[in-house]
Amino acid sequence: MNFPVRIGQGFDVHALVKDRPLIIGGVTIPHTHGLLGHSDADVLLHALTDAILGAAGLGDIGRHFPDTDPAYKGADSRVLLRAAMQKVRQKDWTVVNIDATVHAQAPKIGPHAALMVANIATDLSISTENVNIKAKTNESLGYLGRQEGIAATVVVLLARA
Ligand SMILES: Nc1ccn([C@@H]2O[C@H](COP(=O)(O)O)[C@@H](O)[C@H]2O)c(=O)n1
Ligand SMILES: C[C@@]1(CO)OP(=O)(O)OP(=O)(O)OC[C@H]1O
Repeated sequence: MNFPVRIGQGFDVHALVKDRPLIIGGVTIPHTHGLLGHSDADVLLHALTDAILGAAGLGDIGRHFPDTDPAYKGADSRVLLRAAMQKVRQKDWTVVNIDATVHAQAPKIGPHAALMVANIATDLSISTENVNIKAKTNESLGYLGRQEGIAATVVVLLARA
C-alpha cells in the first residue's frame, strides 16, 4: 500500500575529545571539548539525516556518505543533510515536521536551539515552526553522564510533495 505519510527515526552518538570544535545543529558552541568524527561530527544533523533517509526508505547516512571516503573528511554535515534531502525530494517526499533531542550532560543546548532550528529549516526548506529541538542531560549516568560523548535522537514525518 502507498500511504501519503511516512515516519522515520534517527540516532547518533560521537565521542567528546579535546582539541575539536563542538558543532551541533550547524552551530559552533564554545566548550572545553568537541565531537570526534570523520566529518565535522555534527551528531544532531547525522541523526536527522538518518531519520529523513529512513523515512524515505533510502537506508542510512553511511550508505550515502561513507566514513571511508576521503571526500567526506572534515565534511560540513549541513552539506550532507542538504544532499540527503535532495535524494528524498527526488522520491517525491517533503518534510512535515521534526522533533529532536540532544542528549548532552554539558554544555547547555537551550541557548543555541533557535539557531539550530533556523539552520535545519533553511537546509530542508521548511518553516522553523516545523522544527523542534529539545535537550536532556543524562542525569550524570553512564557514558553520556560522564561527558564521554553526546548523542541525538530524531523523529521525522514525511508527506508526499
Ligand atoms: N545539555 C542540556 C541539557 C538540558 N537542557 C535543558 O535543561 C532542562 C532540564 O534537563 P534535565 O536533563 O535535567 O531534565 C531540559 O529540559 C532542557 O531545557 C539544556 O538546555 N541543555
Ligand atoms: C558522516 C560520516 C561521513 O563523513 O562520518 P562521521 O563523521 O564519522 O559520522 P557518523 O555519524 O559515524 O556517520 C556517517 C559517516 O558516513
